[in-house]
Amino acid sequence: MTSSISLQHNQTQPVLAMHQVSKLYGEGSGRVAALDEVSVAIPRGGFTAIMGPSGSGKSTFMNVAAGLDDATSGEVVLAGQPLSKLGDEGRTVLRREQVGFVFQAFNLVPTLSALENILLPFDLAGRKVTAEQRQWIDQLVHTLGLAERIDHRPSELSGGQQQRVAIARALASQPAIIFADEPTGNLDSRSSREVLTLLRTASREYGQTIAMVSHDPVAASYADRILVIADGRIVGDHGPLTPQQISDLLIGFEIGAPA
Ligand SMILES: Nc1ncnc2c1ncn2[C@@H]1O[C@H](COP(=O)(O)OP(=O)(O)OP(=O)(O)O)[C@@H](O)[C@H]1O
Repeated sequence: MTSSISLQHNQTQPVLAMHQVSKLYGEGSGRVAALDEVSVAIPRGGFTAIMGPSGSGKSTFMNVAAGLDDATSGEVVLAGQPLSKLGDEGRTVLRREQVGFVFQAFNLVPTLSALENILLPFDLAGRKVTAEQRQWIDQLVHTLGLAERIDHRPSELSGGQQQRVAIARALASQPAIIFADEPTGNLDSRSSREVLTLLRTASREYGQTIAMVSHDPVAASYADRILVIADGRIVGDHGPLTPQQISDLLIGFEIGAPA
């Protein structure tokens, strides 16, 4: 894939910076630190996999990083904005404008066509699609192999096609970061490979920043950075690894097996 359209974001500061972020649930002896003083920076354009055993804090990490949930202490700076300084509405606007999401369950609107689903974020934000954006979306649709399915509803598409629509929707507005939560969890191995290749291409060729939560060493091997979370802490920060290397790395944390 090649793109004549470059992503327009501040090139120097990290897309996501977390400074000693903790998230506590419960009270007294039932208190759980789902995140425990996490500090990490995610630079522009990287494809980061976040791995860890069940209950280690991966979902909490994503929810707090995306401003869906409040940190108990510490600061999250997303696309240059400290989240603690924003109210609910400010965060909603920030997410709408700067964040894309891809979920395991695709989360497409069943009554809308593939194209309408891709354009939905623009409709929800009350934004008109510019000629340049339309060109970018057409390119995405073509590259993702969706051109002939663009008027189909999700129920008329395979799982892999639905996830490609969800990825096109996330990429369409060229957000500062895409959070992908087990994006291949519902896909067979061939569709998984296609989806992971698309995410890697989006990062390498479009400079799209992606943070992906996954249990799967094969999925994580497509990333160029692997963060390992255990008990709410980042216990590993690695460059690209093979699936075997990732499995070996995770044995001590009892992951790498199906969730
Ligand atoms: N709303 C909540 N109230 C209380 N405890 C919570 C809440 N959400 C998460 N936790 C606890 O925080 C810890 C981290 O949970 P989290 O869902 O982030 O883990 P995870 O790594 O995403 O797990 P999984 O892989 O099973 O989805 C767990 O001990 C969990 O029980």
